[in-house]
Amino acid sequence: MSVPTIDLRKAEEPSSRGQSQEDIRHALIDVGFLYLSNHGIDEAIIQDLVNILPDLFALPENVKESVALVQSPHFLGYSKFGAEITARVQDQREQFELANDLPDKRSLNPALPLYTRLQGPNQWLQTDAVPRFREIVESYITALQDLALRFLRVATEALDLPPDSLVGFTGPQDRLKLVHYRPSPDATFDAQSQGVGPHKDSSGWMTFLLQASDPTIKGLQVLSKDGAWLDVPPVPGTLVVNMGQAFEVVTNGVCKATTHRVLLPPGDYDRYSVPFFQGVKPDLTKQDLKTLWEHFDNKRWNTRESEEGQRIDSPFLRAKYDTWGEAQLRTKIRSHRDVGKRHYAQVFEKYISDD
Ligand SMILES: O=C(O)CCC(=O)C(=O)O
Ligand SMILES: [Fe+2]
Repeated sequence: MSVPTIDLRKAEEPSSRGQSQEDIRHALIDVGFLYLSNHGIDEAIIQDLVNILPDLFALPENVKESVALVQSPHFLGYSKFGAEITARVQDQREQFELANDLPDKRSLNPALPLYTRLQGPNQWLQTDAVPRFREIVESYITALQDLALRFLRVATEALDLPPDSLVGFTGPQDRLKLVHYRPSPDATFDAQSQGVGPHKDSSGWMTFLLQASDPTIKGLQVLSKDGAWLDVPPVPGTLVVNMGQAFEVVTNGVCKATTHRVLLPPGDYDRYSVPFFQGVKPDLTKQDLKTLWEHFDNKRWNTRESEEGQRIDSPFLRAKYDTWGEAQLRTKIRSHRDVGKRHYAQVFEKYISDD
């Protein structure tokens, strides 16, 4: 099985929409990943972002650490090389997490649910070493917000729903990561190093990934429904789209969140990538989704998933939490325990020990 390519322009055009919808449905239900071509994002917006990544990550460690993630109750900031662990193995990457800037409403109004505190402003680097950094990131986020909504409409329609059925559940904060990978020096072809371990994206509806390195630099892989790992190499002019856990929830398990990983072949090279996670309304409850679940139950579409994929934690589905926001806060605290301890001491133990 290969990863399909969806031409967004064709998918939006009345004359070609029917065939595109079939292809999108196949991509979402049977594969989990697709390449999106003809997405219409201004080439300069993408190129500006791609061009600054090597300079950004080459900044001295103390400059990057000046915006460390641990300082932010909103989980926005820099995580140094090797700070993350996925599936019990250390990831060989460093990253900046950013979002569309929002005020920290929870600090002004403590009556709001605690998970509201996930939303807030970015930490911006106080250096001119990467010219126009903020402007470039903000332009890219704005372009991706627009694209994500366009694609969500097309995908919703491909699943036989009115195109705007899910739009009201999006926002208000979409997240962007700037990621830098380097294989560990002792990697071999038999033991490649883990860029990021097998996971399902927890932060949003759909993820739009820009593989921001030369097409010869591979690494991204998707877990097929039969349990085989397939390469998803960079294809110039496309973004890779996959589904996050909210999409699995809203479709009642018909469109499984995509299990994926990055494995780094040995060598002396850098890999850069930029995933954008389309935000989910934090007060979304399972109750809000009941009518949609009936729609999907009646469809009898394929809901197969490999065993390895089924083993990945999906707390919102497992009925534990009423709101998406609370499930999201738990996930964030569990993956960044230093942030959890510093900013969420009142719930830290509860979320860490509730498997
Ligand atoms: O770097 C990539 O290609 C994928 C990154 C990813 O899956 C993630 O950060 O969630
Ligand atoms: Fe991911």
